[in-house]
Amino acid sequence: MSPVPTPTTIAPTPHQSAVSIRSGTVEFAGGHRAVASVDVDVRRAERLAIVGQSGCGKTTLLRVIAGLQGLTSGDCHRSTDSTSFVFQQPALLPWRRVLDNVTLPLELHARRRLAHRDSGASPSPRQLALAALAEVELSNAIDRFPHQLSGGMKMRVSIARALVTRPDLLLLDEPFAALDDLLRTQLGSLVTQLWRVHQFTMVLVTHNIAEAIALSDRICIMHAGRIEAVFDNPIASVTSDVASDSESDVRRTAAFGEFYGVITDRLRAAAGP
Ligand SMILES: Nc1ncnc2c1ncn2[C@@H]1O[C@H](COP(=O)(O)OP(=O)(O)OP(=O)(O)O)[C@@H](O)[C@H]1O
Repeated sequence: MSPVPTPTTIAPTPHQSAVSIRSGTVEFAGGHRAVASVDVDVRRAERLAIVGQSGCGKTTLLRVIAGLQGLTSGDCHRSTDSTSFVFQQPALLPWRRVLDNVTLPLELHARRRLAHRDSGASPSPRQLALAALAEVELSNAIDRFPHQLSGGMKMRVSIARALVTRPDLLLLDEPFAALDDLLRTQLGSLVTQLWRVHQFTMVLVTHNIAEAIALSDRICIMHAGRIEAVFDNPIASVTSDVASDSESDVRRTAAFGEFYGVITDRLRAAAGP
């Protein structure tokens, strides 16, 4: 007799979405609805930015997308379980050198990797980590400990650690909020460069509208747990194709300013008088 099929956590998704949420609601103790009947699709290989006032539910929605937060009601389908997170705090292990911080997820996923890869020819965790660190331009710092790094370097390690497993889905929660403007722009350009190469699906939560415009294909505006509006980013093709040194020029263009106005007006309207 053949075995009875068991349900998996990964269901087929409509429209080839990486993540699809229908009527998604998250209610915390006391009845507070952090996410209220949300419908959203995150398309494969797109960059979706989520903006909105503090407390409107952005992080909770991101955690739902990641599979870290269950829904009280509604459905969430994810086409992959290969997900990495980048937080505002790089959260590096202080007793591990840079290289060993980046090999860590591979060590944790070793069993799964062994099950999926061909024997013999696959690169070692050290080789994968070295490649990831080269991509974030930290090849010369692999033997340092976290306390020997600047804030920007720590964030680069955090990005390398997130991407070393080659995730399908990269989730970023205010990743650069603690950094100065110049560093923030440089790291944003680095993420764009990595996205161009690896074509992961990306969801970015940020309070910074300019950053949302510079790093997204679509912008989702949240208010009080709801999605108020989703805008296609009219200058995504420009921002996704510029080197970091010319990004400040793009930010000064009329098209950038115009879209910035559209998003801020909509945020103001959502917040009310
Ligand atoms: N585990 C929890 N238990 C109870 N309430 C929570 C929990 N997590 C979040 N909340 C509440 O849900 C609401 C949405 O929180 P969330 O962190 O998603 O908002 P946010 O938009 O990301 O805010 P911020 O921009 O300040 O980070 C807030 O009112 C918050 O206090």
